[in-house]
Amino acid sequence: MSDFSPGQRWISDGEAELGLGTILSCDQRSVTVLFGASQETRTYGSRQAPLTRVAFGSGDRIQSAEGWQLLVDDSKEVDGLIVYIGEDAQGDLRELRESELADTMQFDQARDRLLTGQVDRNDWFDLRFRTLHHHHRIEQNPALGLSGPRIDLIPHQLYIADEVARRHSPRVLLADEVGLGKTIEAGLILHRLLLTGRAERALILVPPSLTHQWLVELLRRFALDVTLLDEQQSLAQAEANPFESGQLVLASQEWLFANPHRQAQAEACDWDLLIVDEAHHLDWSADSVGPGYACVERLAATVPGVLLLTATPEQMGLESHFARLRLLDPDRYHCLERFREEEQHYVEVAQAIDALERLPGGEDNHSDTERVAAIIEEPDSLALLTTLANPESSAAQQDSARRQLRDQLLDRHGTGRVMFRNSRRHVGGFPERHLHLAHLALPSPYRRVLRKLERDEDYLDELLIETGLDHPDVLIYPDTMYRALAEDPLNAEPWWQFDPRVTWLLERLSDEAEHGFAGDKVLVIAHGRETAQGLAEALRVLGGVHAPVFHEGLSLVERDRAAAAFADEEEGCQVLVCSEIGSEGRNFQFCRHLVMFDLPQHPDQLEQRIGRLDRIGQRHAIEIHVPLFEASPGERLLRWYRDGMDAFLAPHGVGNELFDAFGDAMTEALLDDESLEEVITETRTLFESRLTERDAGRNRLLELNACRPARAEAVAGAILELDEDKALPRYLDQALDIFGVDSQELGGGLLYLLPGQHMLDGLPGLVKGEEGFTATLSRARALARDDVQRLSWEHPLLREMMGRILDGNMGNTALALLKHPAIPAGRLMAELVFRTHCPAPKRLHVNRFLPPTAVRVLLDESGAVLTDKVSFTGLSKNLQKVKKAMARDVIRSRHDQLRGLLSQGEVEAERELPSIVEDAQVRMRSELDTELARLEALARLNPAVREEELDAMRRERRELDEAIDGTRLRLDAVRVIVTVDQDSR
Ligand SMILES: Nc1ncnc2c1ncn2[C@@H]1O[C@H](COP(=O)(O)OP(=O)(O)OP(=O)(O)O)[C@@H](O)[C@H]1O
Repeated sequence: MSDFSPGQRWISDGEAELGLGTILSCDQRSVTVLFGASQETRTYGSRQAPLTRVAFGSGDRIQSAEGWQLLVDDSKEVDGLIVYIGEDAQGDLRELRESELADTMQFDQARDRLLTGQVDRNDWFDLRFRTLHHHHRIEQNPALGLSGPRIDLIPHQLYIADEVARRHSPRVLLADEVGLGKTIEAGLILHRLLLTGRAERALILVPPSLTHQWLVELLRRFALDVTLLDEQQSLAQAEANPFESGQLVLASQEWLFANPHRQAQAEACDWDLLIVDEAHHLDWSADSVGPGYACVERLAATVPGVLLLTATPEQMGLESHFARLRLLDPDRYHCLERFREEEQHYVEVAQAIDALERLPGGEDNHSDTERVAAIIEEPDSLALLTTLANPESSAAQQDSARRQLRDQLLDRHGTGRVMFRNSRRHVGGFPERHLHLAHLALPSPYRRVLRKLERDEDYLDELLIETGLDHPDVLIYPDTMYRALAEDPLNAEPWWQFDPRVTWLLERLSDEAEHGFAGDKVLVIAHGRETAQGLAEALRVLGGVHAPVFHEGLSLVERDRAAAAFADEEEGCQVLVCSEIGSEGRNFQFCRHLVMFDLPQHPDQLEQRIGRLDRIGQRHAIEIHVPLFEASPGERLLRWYRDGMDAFLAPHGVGNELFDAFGDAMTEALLDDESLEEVITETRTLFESRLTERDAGRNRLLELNACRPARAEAVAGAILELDEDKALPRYLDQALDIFGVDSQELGGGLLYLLPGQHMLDGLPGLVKGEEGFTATLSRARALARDDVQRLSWEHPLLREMMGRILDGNMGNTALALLKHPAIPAGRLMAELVFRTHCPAPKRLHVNRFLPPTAVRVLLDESGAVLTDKVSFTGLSKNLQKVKKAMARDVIRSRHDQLRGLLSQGEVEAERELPSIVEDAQVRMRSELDTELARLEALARLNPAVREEELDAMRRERRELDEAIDGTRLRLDAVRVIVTVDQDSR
């Protein structure tokens, strides 16, 4: 390399990111180069300087340091420097000396990199092509966003996630019964929206006792890294808006709802999705609006997507339930009376759907046909009914008509679009529940007060004043009453010293007991915090049993520690004692014994308690134990629950109505058996009639709508296809190798991934010098082991590697050798890979119709097109790598030839573009037009379809149309192939 001259432009082979360098000085021994863009100077030995001369040719567009551009036509050499000749943007003929080229000229593009001699490894090129191919495939897969999470494939969850996440700005109430997986559904929806670019920022508001559990679920199951925000974290942000500190922010409702300043900060952010767990706490009535409701109402007014989660939507009353639906869709839910009125018709709709199953059903199908015809109006539905009712139609025609009609009826009537509620009854496969009662004698300190209450009507008022307690707390929770009367000298002893429920529990806990828990885990729930604390103390003092306590007085960390101590399978505690806050949201399905140390006051709360154990993942029957004092208010309350509404058997969803109708009467009857019997009888009557009505009408409709098995099955099928994708392990191997991640087989389908010595920085979960992680490709294995990550196309490591390849220039140039008996040595081929670019806002998720698509063109040096004759794989496996220095020499010597092939390749690739664009348009139109037609038909009958939803879809279709139309092809990567003799090495 003796031909350096000051002013010449070269780039560094090893540090191309330094940009275009200028030779400052050179002599026999060294050469000094200034890289102006990065303000770096380097001196190299002139004999082996790792530099490549930059020389442009005809057709290249270059930029001057003054900012003007030149389209190169020709060049000449003057005093050792190249002078480019060509036209500027105005069409004027100009000259540009190489020393006057802009330092900032980029050499990222394949063409520039190749022509400036920057060649990557051959296997990088290979990986780049494969990445494009797989990315193209996966982006169009209907399971995108649902296949990565570490979950069991449960149909009702997949259906909901698929149905909701495909909507423009979904606003729904996820109201499955307790423990059926609302958190999982919300996580799936969020995950899919994030992966498809439809959401980038989400705010998740949950009760304080559930923050950690959400954090862990989102990380463990969805690999989503969430920022947990509290006051301390917020203060640490000083002046900055703390809600801007992460893309996904999780916060406690209690904290936010009590803090107007933080609410204003949260409202000031741009969120795409708001998730509110245990949303029944957002209470509203005509006279008073709870602070939680008010806060969420303000947020929901500007955040486009809203998911409200509750298992007991009516726990705070029908008014509150209606108000929450209104949060989701104020236009649809503006009148409570109308809402009530609509519900009356659900029975007929449900009956019509059932009638479909019987049709055509022989000669006597008239009434069933009438039943359906009475509901439907639209011509498309009527035509389907005619096909279905016609005994002459083929079985296939009937099946298809039945399915479509069913979907139309479900879509067009009822609350289905806003509310999803699955129940155990139709999901099936849930454990039985067994109720065990322990009848205990009232201890004298309680009996004294209760008997006096029964004798003396006025005493209750006195007692309420004396204790400051509420009615009926004072009656149902005798230990609370006892503590409130602490002034009484007879009440000096701690309550747990004499309360027989404590002794009973201790006996059951000891292994010897006849009906003991035999070492099994036991969750104990008591209504009040002080009861829970006292009970834990009693277990320790009287029985030497260490039971962590979980109550509202503890910090979040302390609560999580208590729950974790209980959950630990090997070394964990046998018992956890919770106050009522432990009865919501928590996952305790690893335990099958529930002790209700006392009873809650609302049937929905009772269901929430049982729901801690009766959840997905529970493998045993649920044993519910209730210690009762004979002839006490607590025992009467139990009878109301058990005999009035079968509350211990299974969730029934009418608890709130019964509470509204008879809650007061039941409270009044807590001291009187006779009136209690009446209340129970009346409750039972209403219970049964409501159940029949609901099962026939609203519940039936909700159930039918909450999961459409055919859709769920299709989604599960698409997920399984990705799970079993044979290409994934092959791709993974290659990518890990190239990114420098070591992988060790651990046996049993497990891999240990760890940073290699030369690992590229910034890969998620892997830091040089630190430990790696265990992973598996198998869903089942990942589900069985919490400490094992599941590798899928959606895993952050895979996505990062693929993203880096696609967004950067890694592997976009290569040179390889080919030995082929039929081709003489020294021949050149160019393998060009073009990629479609379709600039569009991320929210359009244009990739589902037109993901970056590769167009491969293979040319030999004479310009003959070999693309169809020689496949990528066929060629690739016969190629050999070559030293970089040699590759650069080849490129330098074949510059002009390569330029010609690059230009010809462009023309060849352009021929493919129209059909790619057309295919994408057809796919987009067929999907969106069908969806739009469905929505328009729906909107005519079901006001739950918002006009803005329709407008948004029309706009989306238009924008997609334009975006796809504007698709261009760009050269993404190029590999030069040189043939060599058979015997050359
Ligand atoms: N598809 C699934 N695969 C594996 N585990 C699941 C799945 N769905 C739910 N679970 C587990 O079942 C339990 C209940 O799920 P989740 O917490 O989502 O229910 P929920 O409906 O939100 O309950 P709650 O009404 O009590 O708030 C959790 O431990 C969850 O991790």
